[in-house]
Amino acid sequence: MLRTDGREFLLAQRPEGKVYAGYWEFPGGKLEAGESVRQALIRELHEELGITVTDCSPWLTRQFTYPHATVRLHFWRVTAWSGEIGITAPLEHAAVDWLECGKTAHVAPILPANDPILKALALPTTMAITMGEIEGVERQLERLEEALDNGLRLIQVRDKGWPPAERLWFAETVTRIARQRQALVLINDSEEIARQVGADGVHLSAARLASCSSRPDFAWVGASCHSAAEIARAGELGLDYALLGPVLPTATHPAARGLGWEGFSAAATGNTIPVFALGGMQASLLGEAQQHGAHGIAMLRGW
Ligand SMILES: Nc1nc2c([nH]c(=O)n2[C@H]2C[C@H](O)[C@@H](COP(=O)(O)OP(=O)(O)OP(=O)(O)O)O2)c(=O)[nH]1
Repeated sequence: MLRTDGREFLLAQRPEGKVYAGYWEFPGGKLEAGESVRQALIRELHEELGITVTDCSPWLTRQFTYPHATVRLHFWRVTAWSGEIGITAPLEHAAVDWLECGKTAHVAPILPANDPILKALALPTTMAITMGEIEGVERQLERLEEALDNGLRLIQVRDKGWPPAERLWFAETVTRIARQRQALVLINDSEEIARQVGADGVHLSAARLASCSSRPDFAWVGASCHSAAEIARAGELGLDYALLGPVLPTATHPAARGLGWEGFSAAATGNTIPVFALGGMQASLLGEAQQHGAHGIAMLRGW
């Protein structure tokens, strides 16, 4: 459950008498026979917290083995509900609390299966991909400053065609201005540049993902994918996110047939890592992307 534009999320504490008593978890519970995940979510949050969910979307799926059981966890994002949150079923929770996404939790311990989910909550939902090569450096930096002022918090520096010195200078400049606003910067395909400029991580091309045998050593690592198989590969390597596209026709590839939302949803469903929709995106499509299982949207032009 998310509030304040997705900046805070709710955790609940497991009560005495349950396995993992005292541990904090996302409110929820087990599916009953014949129920969809959406139905179970709505029922559980009503039973446990006394609220009626009015807006929710699928997000991440994770299988985890505890000593007592192997669980398949479906994490959904709940962004709107009616009613006041309360502990209506004391046998389900001892306490509830709101936490800030991306900050060290002020409650402990949290169920161990949830660690990657907490990291995914720190990942902004809109990614800007640079295109200084096309737009020109000055205009691009001017737009980036503007977007950062308007809340942009995730940038992928692409611009692979420039000579090395120019690429390095641009990556360094973007990283510096992003730092001032606590925005994350990932460098496309160059671990060397990412290290040199002190970026937060690297973004791997699909080709690099295919040849990569282990996760590069950065705080954040993502990859470009075109299929469910490639997303699965990114998950196996322990990457933090995948971009999947093109979803809609784009100015860069106007003739390419996109996946469409159905194709996107089919490939992104059941994913263990956050997936961004790429191709023909603009800010107004974020909600639609999330309804189809996206973590967020990535854009070359629309940011
Ligand atoms: N609700 C919830 N469960 C989680 C999270 N993370 C996680 O590993 N789990 C595990 C713990 C439980 O084994 C299972 C959820 O089942 P549950 O809370 O309905 O039931 P339970 O195992 O505590 O036992 P019971 O209510 O059936 O008696 O999933 C989480 O964030 N929220």
